[in-house]
Amino acid sequence: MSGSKKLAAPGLLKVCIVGSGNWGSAVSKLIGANIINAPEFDKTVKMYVFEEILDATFGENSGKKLTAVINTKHENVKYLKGHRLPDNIVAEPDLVVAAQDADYLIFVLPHQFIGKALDNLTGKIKPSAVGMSLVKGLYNPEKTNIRLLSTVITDKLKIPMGVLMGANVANEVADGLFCETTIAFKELKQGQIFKKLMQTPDFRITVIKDVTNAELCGALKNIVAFAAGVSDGVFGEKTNTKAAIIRLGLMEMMKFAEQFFPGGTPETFLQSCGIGDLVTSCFGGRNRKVGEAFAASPAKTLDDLSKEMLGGQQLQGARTAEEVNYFLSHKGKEKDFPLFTAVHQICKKEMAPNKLIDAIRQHPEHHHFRVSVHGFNDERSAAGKPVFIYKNLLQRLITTIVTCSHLATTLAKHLLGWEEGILYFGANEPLGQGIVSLHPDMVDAINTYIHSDKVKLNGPPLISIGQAINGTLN
Ligand SMILES: NC(=O)c1ccc[n+]([C@@H]2O[C@H](COP(=O)([O-])OP(=O)(O)OC[C@H]3O[C@@H](n4cnc5c(N)ncnc54)[C@H](O)[C@@H]3O)[C@@H](O)[C@H]2O)c1
Ligand SMILES: O=P(O)(O)OC[C@H](O)CO
Repeated sequence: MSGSKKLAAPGLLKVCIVGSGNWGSAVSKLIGANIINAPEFDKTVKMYVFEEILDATFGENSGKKLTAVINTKHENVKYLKGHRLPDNIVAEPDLVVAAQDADYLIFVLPHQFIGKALDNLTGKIKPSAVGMSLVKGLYNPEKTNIRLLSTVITDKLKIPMGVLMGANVANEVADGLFCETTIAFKELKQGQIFKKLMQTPDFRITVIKDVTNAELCGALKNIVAFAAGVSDGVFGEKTNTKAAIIRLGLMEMMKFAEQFFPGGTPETFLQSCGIGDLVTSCFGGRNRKVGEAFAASPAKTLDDLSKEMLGGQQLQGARTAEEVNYFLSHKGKEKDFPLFTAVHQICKKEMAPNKLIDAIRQHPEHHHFRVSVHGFNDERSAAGKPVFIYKNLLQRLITTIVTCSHLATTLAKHLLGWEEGILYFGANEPLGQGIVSLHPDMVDAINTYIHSDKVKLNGPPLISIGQAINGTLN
């Protein structure tokens, strides 16, 4: 097919893939094949390719443009070698030409290139377009704030956005190995359309609404995967330490989401985009691989190793650790996230890799219980108005986020002496649920209190407080 010269069928929905690296190319295999059987879609899928001339290492293709090779040989010889891309995937080096008539835009560039791509696309795409981001990263050019890329894309291009995040090492997906993934879209119907474009018997997609936590999972796990690689580099094949790093990393991911992006659902961390992606990345990803090499080769820089090991692919974890660190240091919160902070310091060579464990030995997670409060049936939670309590109490309580009203309010008043610091925020889930981080001293008192006859609830809540309580109160 002679690529962009082919005329598109009128009236059919068009898809554009913005990006053609390792993941964009793997995803183009799924979309190119599925779209053939989707009658409402144009069969030609344009894929924006950042143009490059292939060097001498590419043998018979050396000196050729990457787009020309993709459009004639149907292989991305640089970023997904050995896989035939469907004939209906058409490489296009001009971003605006690729995207301007698309109804569905799939963003899959390394996150550092998104800002420039958006500048080029602003005002040039269909106003009715819908987008989905597969980009795992955050946006922090100002260094003081941090934003979700999907939000930035919506703000700049004025289109609704969802995300696809999951345990998806691109080469394994391209090989057709079974895996799961998560699409998150506030409008579930939109998520279902992208699911139709991408799901196969071996690429199983769950559609959820919680874009915020899904996207945070995808971005933050890259920091944890780098730390897992450092553990491999320092301790070799041993797994207990790595398991601790993964668990503490997960806890920091959840805490980061709760504190700075409230409103997501904790269950999202149990989806493929959460624990699934964390596991595959900490064992099989590029961040892990480079983290291991970095720990084992102190003389080399991250740039040296990325160039040597990734063949032009881009490392995301170190950059995300830096972006998150700018934000945490601006907020004075680095100490609350010792693993994220240590990864940044290691990447900057401000900390030796073998000091990683010293940085997390006294992790806040070892001093505080997490409390989940589910399903309170009182007037405010039933009305879909969770309560948000956020207060530092007597220097004992680290952070409290309870998206549940009755018990939270009562506990705050009777046990903790709070009369203030209770804020309300908008409708979230029909029943409140959330996580509280408590000092262990508090747990016994709370346990006693909620089992006493002082607690009068007008519904059957399920309460679990760390290891102290796990049962149903009536
Ligand atoms: N590779 C994976 O296994 C995988 C899986 C899931 C998600 N992701 C995420 O998908 C996103 C894209 O990753 P990837 O693996 O496809 O990319 P990659 O690491 O293969 O990066 C290379 C891509 O960057 C492009 N590029 C280089 N310089 C550029 C520039 N100046 N402007 C625009 N593009 C430029 C290259 O042309 C190439 O397409 C990342 O956020 C990544 O975390 C990757
Ligand atoms: O190779 P990584 O470390 O960029 O991770 C790839 C994917 O995100 C795994 O899901």
